Amino acid sequence: MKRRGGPQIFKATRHKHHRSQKNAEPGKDHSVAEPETLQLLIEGLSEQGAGVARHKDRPVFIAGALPGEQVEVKIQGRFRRHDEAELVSVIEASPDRAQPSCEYFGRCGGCQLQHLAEPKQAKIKHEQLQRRVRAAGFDGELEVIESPFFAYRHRARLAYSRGKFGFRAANAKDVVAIEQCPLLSDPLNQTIQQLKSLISENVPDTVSLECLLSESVATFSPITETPVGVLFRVQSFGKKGSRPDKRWVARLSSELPENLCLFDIEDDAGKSELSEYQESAGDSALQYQLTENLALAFTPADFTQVNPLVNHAMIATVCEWLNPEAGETIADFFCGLGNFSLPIAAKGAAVRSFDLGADMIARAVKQADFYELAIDYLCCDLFDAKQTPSLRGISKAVLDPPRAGAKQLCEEIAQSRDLQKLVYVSCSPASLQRDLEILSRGGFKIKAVKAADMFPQTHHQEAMVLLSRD
Ligand SMILES: C[S@@+](CC[C@H](N)C(=O)[O-])C[C@H]1O[C@@H](n2cnc3c(N)ncnc32)[C@H](O)[C@@H]1O
Repeated sequence: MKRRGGPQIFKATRHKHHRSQKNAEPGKDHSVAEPETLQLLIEGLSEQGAGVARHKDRPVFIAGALPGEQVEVKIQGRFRRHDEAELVSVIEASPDRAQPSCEYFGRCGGCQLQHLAEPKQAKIKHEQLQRRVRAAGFDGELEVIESPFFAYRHRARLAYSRGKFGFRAANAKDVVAIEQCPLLSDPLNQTIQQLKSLISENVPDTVSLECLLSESVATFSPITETPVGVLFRVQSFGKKGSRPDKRWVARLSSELPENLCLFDIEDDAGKSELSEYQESAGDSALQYQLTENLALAFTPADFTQVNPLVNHAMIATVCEWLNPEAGETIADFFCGLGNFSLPIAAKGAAVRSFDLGADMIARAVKQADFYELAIDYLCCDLFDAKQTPSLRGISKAVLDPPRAGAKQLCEEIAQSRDLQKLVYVSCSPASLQRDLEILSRGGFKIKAVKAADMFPQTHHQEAMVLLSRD
């Protein structure tokens, strides 16, 4: 993977200003008619990776600005509790400002932190996590699971729109055409090169596609060729009558290079255009090695942990912290394909696992049967109080919810008598703090916290927290 080296420069990458989706009030125009130009001092970095300054006692978020910098900005959006501004220039740069390695940085929606020196990125994220867990009552030191800063991802979600193939821009509407991405493994970058010309030659530029790519993870096994799986979804954005045209679907599927495994071409309701082809691709063409003896069979549509190296350390941590033993029952909430369930069950405990994804649960059941492991998988909505499973007889649990967290489930766990030990795996510091506060009201104490550097160069965070009642 080529990276541009050279000395650091102190020039800001121009980040396009993107209006906050989260705090937007429906029907309200938050834009500023005549944007004011200001000079501001950046005081911190938000959990979304924007510089934070204060103006007239209101926080101002500025993408591309770094703590300690004096910057010129234009206020572009006014929200109830904050303003958002576009970075015009950096007047005095931070010594931590770095040359972004990727030419698409600032336009592509994937990375937010390439302009910040790598050790400092990790340090700031750890401090943000430390503040969250301290607010929830933990005053110990964080441990860290480290990751390489590049080439760490085994899967990617690309898009094709108006003839461009690449990643969604930060505004999520446009597509930024790319040649390669420094966060992806080499086989995924080679696949992008192969698909780029194939798609542009065969798919009309009036069609919008989502393209999911996944590479097998063969860390502990001697697989020499790592297959890459591809799944296309036609996106109609609510337009009627935009079913894929059989002619380009046939061309795309027949001309796909042999080293790639085509899982499907679907319409945006998930209906297959290639049912016979999907069968021949098979459910187990992709394998994600979890430990030396266990692997998941998966498809590009499944949730898998994007950074295998960090995931392997997380699995080891879950097993070490929960210390599963024969005779006990351990729950795996938000289990996906059984990333934690399989290694826990392999240690001898009975496992009860829960997830909303019916397809993933079906594949997880097959995999547990293949290894003859005692795992009960159940498909349920853990955000719905009526579907919360009984916690009776469960002494330990791991929960790994999506960004929204697990408020409903944590309220149930806080009231349960049997559950004594928990590992909470989180990808959102804000919902983690809220849920830890609920659990601490239920008598749980935080015993250890690990920051898992799962997503370098981006604002995303992953954390692991061990809680117990003793
Ligand atoms: C962060 S992933 C973790 C998956 C798994 N633990 C792993 O390590 O691969 C979150 C999982 O939560 C599941 N999920 C999302 N919303 C859910 C809900 N309301 N109820 C149950 N599961 C849900 C998703 O299907 C996904 O598998």
